[in-house]
Amino acid sequence: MTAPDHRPLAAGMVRAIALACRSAPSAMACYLALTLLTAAFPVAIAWLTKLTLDTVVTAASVSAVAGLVAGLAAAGLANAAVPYATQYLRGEIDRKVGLAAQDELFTALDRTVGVSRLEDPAYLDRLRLAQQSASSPGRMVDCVLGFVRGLLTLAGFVGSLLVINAMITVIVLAAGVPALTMSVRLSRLRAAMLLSISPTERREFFYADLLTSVNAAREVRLFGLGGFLRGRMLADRVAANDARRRLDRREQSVQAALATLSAAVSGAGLAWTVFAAVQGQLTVGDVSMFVAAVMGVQGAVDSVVDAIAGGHQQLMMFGHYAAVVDDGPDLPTSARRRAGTPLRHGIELRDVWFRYSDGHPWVLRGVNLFLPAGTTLALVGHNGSGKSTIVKLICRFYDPTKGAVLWDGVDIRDMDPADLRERIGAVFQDFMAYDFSAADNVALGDLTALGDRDRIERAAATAGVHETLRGLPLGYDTLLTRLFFSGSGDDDAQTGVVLSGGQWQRVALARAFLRRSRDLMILDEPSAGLDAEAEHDIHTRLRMIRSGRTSLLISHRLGAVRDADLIVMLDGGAVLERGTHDELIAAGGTYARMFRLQAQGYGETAARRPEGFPR
Ligand SMILES: Nc1ncnc2c1ncn2[C@@H]1O[C@H](COP(=O)(O)OP(=O)(O)OP(=O)(O)O)[C@@H](O)[C@H]1O
Repeated sequence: MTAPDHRPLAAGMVRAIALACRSAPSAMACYLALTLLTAAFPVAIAWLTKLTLDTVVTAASVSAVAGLVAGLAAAGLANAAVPYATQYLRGEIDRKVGLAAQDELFTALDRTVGVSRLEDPAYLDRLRLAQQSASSPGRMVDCVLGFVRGLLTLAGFVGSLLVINAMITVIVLAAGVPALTMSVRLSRLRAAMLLSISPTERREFFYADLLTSVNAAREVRLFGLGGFLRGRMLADRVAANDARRRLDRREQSVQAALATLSAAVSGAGLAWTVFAAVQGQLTVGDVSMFVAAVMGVQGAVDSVVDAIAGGHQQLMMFGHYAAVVDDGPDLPTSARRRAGTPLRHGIELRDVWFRYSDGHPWVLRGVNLFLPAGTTLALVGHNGSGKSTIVKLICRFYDPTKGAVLWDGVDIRDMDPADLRERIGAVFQDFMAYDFSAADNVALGDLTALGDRDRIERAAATAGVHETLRGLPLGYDTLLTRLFFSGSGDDDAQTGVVLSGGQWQRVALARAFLRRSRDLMILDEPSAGLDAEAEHDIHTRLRMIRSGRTSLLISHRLGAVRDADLIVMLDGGAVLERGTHDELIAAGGTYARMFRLQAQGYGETAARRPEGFPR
């Protein structure tokens, strides 16, 4: 059997303490000084008590007794006051370390190039634990200093006990060893248990989220899903509780056994000391010293055990934090990174094969496409045929499994991702509705526009939403959310407003229009939520914006893509047809059939029962 490798734990501890020292140096120095002071208090008080009793019994001078009593009072006062200062310092360290750790964690997360990590359940578990353990360094400081304090107090009392009787010293110390080993083992089990119930807790949060989300509320109410979701949420809570309960039971029985052992040891030791005092081998002061030392040693052993066990648990948690912070790049970075250049030639997908992970089916199968600069390419095809996936590859949210995406002939893996994205404007199919003001919702498309009301309003006007936003209770400063409800009443403009789906869609378009001068404009279903008139209006605007620019347009409304320079029909992740609208219609293939179907309207086909529709 090989000995466990404690090096990662030791390195983790050094790193956590270093983080604490870096972020709160003066609080750490004061905390350390007070810790050393408090370690001496119990021993000093025990000795002063012993000496006072012995002086009283031997009827020595009143001034000697008064001096000792004054010393006892001073030590007692200091002992009472120090914990409050320590508590304040502890809070200060926690606040500063928490801030630094959160900054480090989210900076690391921001370095992630792609999005696939956020789709990996194991990574999400780790991330949640990492967020929870951002306060670990502060707790680790507590554990290390608790350990040091315990050891110092222990050394003081062991020295004192040795003066009285060596055998008793050994017995009292031996009682601490099982406590130490059991506590370390239990802390390992607790860390493993927390990791194992993580998916269950994540599901529980998911159900709780559904039950409280306004987006889900409509379906939850209409379909009567409340009881069903609550049942699943509670079942997950029960499963997590069971795991916690099993460990609590184990911990409590071990702790009870250890407490019994300690009580037996101190009882036997006390009986022996009193007997020795009666026989005149020890003084009354020795007995009081013994009682204080037994309690002090047990207290110190407890504090060392707690520090080791707690430190161990914090280290395991800190391990998740360190793993996220130290994660290497999620997508390969090229050593010969090229600076992005304005698009001159075009964007090419060269024999691109893609699947979301090894366990997933192929989503793209050998796609070859070329989007010449200054033209519009439209992607059409059935649901799930891979249109949005192509967009994600061009933005480098994922890398192709095989093949390459080229920007003017340069593999985008050789470009700086931030540089690449700087050159792209986009409206995604599942665009964001930010709980910010109307102005900020638009400005997020290009942070240089924050505070530039002219640019924001021009982008909103281009998207046809300017009048709507200007007419809000506080105009562009109105919050487009009720999340930050101030509690001052429903009529209060501060409570924010809720836009309709189509209005949100136009705000998302305005956000993209802020980037209209970028090299590539991606429009993935830009009019999905709009009524027929608004859709026509938006596509007219888009046509004007796209004119002479490079754009990639995805739409199920084939009428909206007919003027694209090239239309590509995808089917099952492969290119089925390509050409201009007229060429595809003339070819009489799938595009032509779908176009005719849409042009005829659904009225004429209503009599025909769709495939798979129950009779
Ligand atoms: N993050 C993901 N992880 C795993 N599979 C995914 C992911 N995103 C999409 N897919 C799968 O990839 C396939 C292609 O999806 P994609 O969104 O590219 O299709 P689409 O043509 O844009 O569809 P739609 O017209 O419905 O928007 C689908 O089968 C989908 O289930």
